[in-house]
Amino acid sequence: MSRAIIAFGANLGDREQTIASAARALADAVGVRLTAVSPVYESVAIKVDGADPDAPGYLNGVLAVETVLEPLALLDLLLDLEAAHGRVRTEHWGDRTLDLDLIDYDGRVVADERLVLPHPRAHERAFVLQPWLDLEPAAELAGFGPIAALRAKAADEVTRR
Ligand SMILES: Nc1ncnc2c1ncn2[C@@H]1O[C@H](COP(=O)(O)OP(=O)(O)OP(=O)(O)O)[C@@H](O)[C@H]1O
Ligand SMILES: Nc1nc2c(c(=O)[nH]1)N=C(CO)CN2
Repeated sequence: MSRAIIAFGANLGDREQTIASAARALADAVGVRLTAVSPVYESVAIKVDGADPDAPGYLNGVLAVETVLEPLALLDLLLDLEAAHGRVRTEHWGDRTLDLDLIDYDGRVVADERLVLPHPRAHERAFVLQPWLDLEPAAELAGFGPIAALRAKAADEVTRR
């Protein structure tokens, strides 16, 4: 059994309902046990050019799971759940009904063309690090060190709901 951290983000549609539905679907998936759900944070949308206060705001948080799925199978499940919740890919870092990112999988380092672990931008995102810190204060991000130190350096702002 492995343990994984999955980040969720939503800034279109009924964000709470989408997140609740995705968490339920993940909990119901074969080979996955949902072990923890973080507090949810409001955050300003980060676009390619920086924070965009005019874009719809995000709800962000993380889910902890235990799973027998290998990382690529877990990624496929997350992509299926995004699609099932109306995710449409257009603009890079564009607005979305649901984003599910695999942040950490047993501290593994992976550089597959479909999957990079740990998630390549997790180390600088307060909207990922803060909710993860709430669940696992002593966690480390493979290759980057304690998430508490990373959180302290992250520049984006998050507000607990
Ligand atoms: N750790 C990971 N978690 C999720 N997707 C990943 C990961 N590593 C690589 N990918 C790949 O990234 C692709 C594009 O992801 P996506 O469109 O969700 O990016 P994004 O959410 O817009 O940006 P970001 O990756 O910065 O959060 C996915 O199809 C997947 O194959
Ligand atoms: N606040 C916020 N901004 C983002 C987010 C996100 O989850 N929250 N996700 C992005 C691409 O995954 C790009 N920008």
